[in-house]
Amino acid sequence: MTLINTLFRYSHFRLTANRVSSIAINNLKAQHKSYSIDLKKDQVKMASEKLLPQIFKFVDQNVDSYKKLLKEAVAIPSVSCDVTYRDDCIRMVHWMQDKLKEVGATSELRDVGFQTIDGKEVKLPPVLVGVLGNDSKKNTICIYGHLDVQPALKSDGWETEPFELQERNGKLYGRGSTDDKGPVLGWLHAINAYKGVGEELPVNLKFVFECMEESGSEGLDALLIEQLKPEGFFNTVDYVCISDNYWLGTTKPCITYGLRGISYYFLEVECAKMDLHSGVYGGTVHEAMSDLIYLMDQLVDKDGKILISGIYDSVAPLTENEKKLYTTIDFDPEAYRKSIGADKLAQNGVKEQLLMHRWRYPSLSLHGIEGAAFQPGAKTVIPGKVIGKFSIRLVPNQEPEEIEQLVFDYINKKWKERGSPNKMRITAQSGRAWTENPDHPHYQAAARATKLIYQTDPDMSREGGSIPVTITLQEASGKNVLLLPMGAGDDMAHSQNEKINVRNYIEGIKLFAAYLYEVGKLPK
Ligand SMILES: NCC(=O)N[C@@H](Cc1c[nH]cn1)C(=O)O
Ligand SMILES: [Zn+2]
Ligand SMILES: [Zn+2]
Repeated sequence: MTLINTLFRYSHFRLTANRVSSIAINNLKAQHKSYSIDLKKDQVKMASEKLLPQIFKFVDQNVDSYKKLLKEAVAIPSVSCDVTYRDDCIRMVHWMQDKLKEVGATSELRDVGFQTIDGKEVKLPPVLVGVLGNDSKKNTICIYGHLDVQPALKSDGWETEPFELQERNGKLYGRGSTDDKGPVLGWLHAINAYKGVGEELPVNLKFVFECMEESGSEGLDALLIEQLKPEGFFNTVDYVCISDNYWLGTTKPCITYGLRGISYYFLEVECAKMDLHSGVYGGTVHEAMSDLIYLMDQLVDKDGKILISGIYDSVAPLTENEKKLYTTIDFDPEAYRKSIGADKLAQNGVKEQLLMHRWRYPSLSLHGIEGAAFQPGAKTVIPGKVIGKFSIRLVPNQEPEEIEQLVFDYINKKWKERGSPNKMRITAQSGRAWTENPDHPHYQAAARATKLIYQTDPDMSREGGSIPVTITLQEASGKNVLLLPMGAGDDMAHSQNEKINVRNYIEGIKLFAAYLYEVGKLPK
């Protein structure tokens, strides 16, 4: 058996040409003109109390153009996990570069090398890095976002075409609407709104937009580690902000200070060099699918307890202080249960336990089987080779290398017990969990901005999902990293009928503008 431990680290990249940028987003030009006509060069800075209301008004006046731009972005099927969409991923990055240019940012495309798929080298989409403003008196925020999406087919159960943004009942449906094209465009619109009211940005911005996040951010770690060094592109960064997660529920805003990591496994079993007619060959071969189902059934019990020996050993112990945090979080298990259409939740539906099992304990999910006859109809083959896919969400103190070894050892042991003559192989890709200090002034600034928009204090939340690059940004920059979600907890990212509420999109743009303003006020 071959064990390939493919951690998210790739080192091939080179610099590409600098692209100089200009004016604002095309479809907002008309509004810009009407604002800029009245502006004088020596105009005094708009009083701060007046600035944000002006910006909010500008945002409300431009809702249609924000929807239009999101429709354009969603129409590019930038699915990163399927190489047949690789050109669309590259097109998506170029599209975004044009948009950055239109808001006045300078940007570059960075080559991050190749990805190996089935022994073949496939070019990775370039990473887009950009800069807007270079005033040494202002704080600099690094904004990260991703332009790739999960796969989606209408036949998966979507009500409308996934790559055609559709508005229904105040919701914008489409793949990537909330994860992560809506939030990424939100930053552009917030910047544009400052320009629209003729006001300077209160901060400098550095951007990093990638198109491989949903596939482990291949190539990005090496680039960021290099560029966060003293002589690197991101050397001036004071704060890092990412909008790529969701509120916990549907009404209360959140600011997020933790993510689980992920360890993703491909478990392959091969019994024949091709698929076989089950009537002709059934009873004469040791079937790969039976072996795979056997192995996959050894991983987790019906209550979600992971059966891999030693997997819980390194999980950070729960302190009394942490325990108390879960009691004050606004989370309604019954509404959550109903929103996903489940008959009964795990953890007996107890709020605190549910939150802990989403945020601070590992979970193991079985995702699917490649090579299985999953299409409708009574196909009667014995698949020759099947690849089972499962992942473990990692939590603080669980190191990917340690977890991968435990999984490999456990699968090997179970394979031996099975005594199958077939070929088995397991490979993994992993990224660590991340947590941040939510008492930092950066979080307080984001909380003030949130309260201004939503008239309520946000919950400080953690998130069960993973954004592999977050910990790299934190460790390589040494700066405070904050997650500022735009979408609601029922947006169904990765699922059928992904959406973003018009309200979240529009108020989110205002939130981003207010956040830039608040961080602009933090001492340099
Ligand atoms: N919005 C973040 C997100 O959805 N991240 C993915 C990352 C991923 C996918 N495959 C491997 N990593 C997630 O599933 O959490
Ligand atoms: Zn995302
Ligand atoms: Zn995602």
